[in-house]
Amino acid sequence: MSISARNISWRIGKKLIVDDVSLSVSQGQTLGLLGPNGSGKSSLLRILAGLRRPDSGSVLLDDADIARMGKKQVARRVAFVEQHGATDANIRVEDVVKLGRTPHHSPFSSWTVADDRIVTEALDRVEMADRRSQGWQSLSGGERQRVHIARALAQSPVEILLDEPTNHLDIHHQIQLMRLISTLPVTSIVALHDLNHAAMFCDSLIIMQHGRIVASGTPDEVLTESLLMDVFQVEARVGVSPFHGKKHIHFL
Ligand SMILES: Nc1ncnc2c1ncn2[C@@H]1O[C@H](COP(=O)(O)OP(=O)(O)OP(=O)(O)O)[C@@H](O)[C@H]1O
Repeated sequence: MSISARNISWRIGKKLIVDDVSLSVSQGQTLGLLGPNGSGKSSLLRILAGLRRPDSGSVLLDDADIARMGKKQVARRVAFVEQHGATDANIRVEDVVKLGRTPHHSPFSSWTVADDRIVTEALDRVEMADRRSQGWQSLSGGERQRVHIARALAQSPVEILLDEPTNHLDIHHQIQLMRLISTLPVTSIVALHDLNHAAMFCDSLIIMQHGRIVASGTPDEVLTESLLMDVFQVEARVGVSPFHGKKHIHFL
């Protein structure tokens, strides 16, 4: 397995935020993390990224426990695009993306042609190459989000974790990004609210509720009318799209 979690629990005070979560994702697969607001998706992603220590359980990258790895060692293979990622002011787009190369450099190594190529490729992938010299402050919300994703791609990660990455994006860039995530040869875990995007672009899904996993499997197995009512309290009809052959949810 590329990344796995074994019996992760994390609490704040007496409140259990992540409750005995186990998961595993194979190399190159895309796992969608779904669940109502406050169900623990972001908290779990921060633990999987090594930014937060769980109270119990472990996160493994291949067979190595993330708790025993150095920050830089983790950053060389795990990229994390947070929901409200911050970036310093007065910096150009390409400088933001260049920051993604930091874990691959030592204080004595110099910037290479290969680094340049990786940065340009990352900007290309999110359709921001023509904005590389623009100031960060002048970007729109969706453009900033795409630049943060380019920075994560420039990290050349083995695993990429994304917390609601399509927030702020127009529909063209939502679809383009989800397609990119699902086709990259990188293991992806993505927290999402759009159930139809989850059905179209994820290989497998985990549904969280009150910090626990209440369903997991392929989108076909998981996205049922009864689950949508039980977990999200919405009435829906679930069919198969005649256009792309994946499940499609109609909300009533
Ligand atoms: N540092 C914290 N202090 C107190 N409560 C916290 C903290 N971090 C998370 N929580 C609580 O833990 C629960 C899970 O939050 P989390 O952000 O993980 O949910 P989520 O599933 O990502 O939600 P959303 O879909 O709204 O982004 C929420 O009730 C939240 O208020």
